[in-house]
Amino acid sequence: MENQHFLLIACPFQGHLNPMLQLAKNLRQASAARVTFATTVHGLTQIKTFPSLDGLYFASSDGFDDGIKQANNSQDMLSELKRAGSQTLTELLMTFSKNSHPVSFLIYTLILPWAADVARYMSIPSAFLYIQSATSLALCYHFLNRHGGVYDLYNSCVNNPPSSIQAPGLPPFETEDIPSFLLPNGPHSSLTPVFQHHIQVLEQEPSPCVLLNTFDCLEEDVIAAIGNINPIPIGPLIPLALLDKNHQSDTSCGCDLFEKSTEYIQWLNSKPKRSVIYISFGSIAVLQKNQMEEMLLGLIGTCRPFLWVIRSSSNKDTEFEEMAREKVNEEEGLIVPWCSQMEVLAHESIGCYMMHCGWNSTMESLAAGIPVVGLPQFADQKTNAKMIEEVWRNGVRARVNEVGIVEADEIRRCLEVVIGSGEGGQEIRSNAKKWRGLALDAVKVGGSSHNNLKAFLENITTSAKKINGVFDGGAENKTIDATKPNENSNN
Ligand SMILES: O=c1ccn([C@@H]2O[C@H](COP(=O)(O)OP(=O)(O)O[C@H]3O[C@H](CO)[C@@H](O)[C@H](O)[C@H]3O)[C@@H](O)[C@H]2O)c(=O)[nH]1
Repeated sequence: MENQHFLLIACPFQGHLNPMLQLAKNLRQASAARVTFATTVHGLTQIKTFPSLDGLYFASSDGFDDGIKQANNSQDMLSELKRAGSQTLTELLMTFSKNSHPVSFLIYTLILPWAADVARYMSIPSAFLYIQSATSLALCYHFLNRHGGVYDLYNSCVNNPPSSIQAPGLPPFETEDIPSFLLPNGPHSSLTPVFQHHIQVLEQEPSPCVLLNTFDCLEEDVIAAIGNINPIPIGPLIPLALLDKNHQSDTSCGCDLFEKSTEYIQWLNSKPKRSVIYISFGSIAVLQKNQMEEMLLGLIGTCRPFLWVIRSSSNKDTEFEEMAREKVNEEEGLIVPWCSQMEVLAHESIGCYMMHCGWNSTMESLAAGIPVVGLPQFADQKTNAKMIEEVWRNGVRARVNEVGIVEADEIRRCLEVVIGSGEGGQEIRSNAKKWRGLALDAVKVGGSSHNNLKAFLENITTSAKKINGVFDGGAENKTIDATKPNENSNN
């Protein structure tokens, strides 16, 4: 592994950076390889705290480097990201090659399928780190692949879409529980071509490889059913020390794009075991003001302490926050702009987590053994909420009313189930505990995810030996139009 150099590239979103940075640490721990992590120029300036990673950080352009120039719409943003990103990724790879540290393997994540095109053109093998569930990947794959994918069929009957989808290894999915970026005319349909491109580059690869932030026994059937693109579960991508107190080596988790509070651990220390409701909706979702008000009423109605992350990035939130602070005294409910979520979930005072069901938060709650109440918003969140309630059974999903709002009574009912004496709560809490044990088993030495990462690394070494010589300077002798990686691709 000494001669290997991994370049890991991610978009500067919190939910993308965290699992990729953990993978960077795991690769460093599992091998003597050089690992370089890259994100966009502007993204790099937004990171408030980095993990303790003794690798290098590099920046690549997204076309909006000063953070001032804005895209007119998401399509413009994505095409500029592809144009500028392909060009600067090519330059980065060439620079490493000239500096005697040629990149031998590229790992890219969501929204960057063109990175695989650049790598293939430069004869550098690559893998896709899929940072959502295997279930989400399977739905994407069965929807978008060119051989029998259901997207075209679906698209052709957009005014009367099928009410459910049946994908191999999965229970039937109602339309509304499919990731929103797969739905034609849905709110995130501008992302559908990007996911199509992801599937297309995998289909073009002679030996495709998708690393997954999940673990074998959580999504066994569905992983087996997407064998064609070689899915390799290596998760949860969370520091082992936070899952298991016997491992003190590394407790830093991802990075922070938001300023963290400091007072919450002391506040949690003052609360009884398993008494606190933790609430957070990830790094992107902005809830409507009336939804926040219903949540506040529901929380007050439980008469239990709560820790609520309300990001200060939205003015709407600031207005609500002032009102909430007037209604609740800090002993009962603490509102913070950001926290170290994994540290909170690992705290013994936490009894349940009310969340949006983003995949990182879903994995983190499973790994911490904390039962959940899901209020999914968009993207893959409804897919995850369905799996939580119906398959993994470690939580419940709150039901929305006719205008899409979860009312205070429903919030109180759900919280009473997972943290109180509501029906079915015992089973949910014991399932949450079971998944914690299984997640830990997967990542410890000899566990399935640990072994999968080891086998992945061994495979790279073997392949590199077979094609010895390709890594040395292959990139330097070519001139390409990096803005058009598809046209340049070998296939
Ligand atoms: O106060 C906080 C709140 C969150 N987090 C972390 O932020 C990350 C949030 O990630 P995630 O739960 O996946 O939510 P989003 O940031 O909303 O993630 C986006 O990206 C994910 C991966 O593609 C998708 O699954 C989600 O639906 C999408 O909204 C997690 O690691 C949390 O631990 C903190 O550290 N502190």
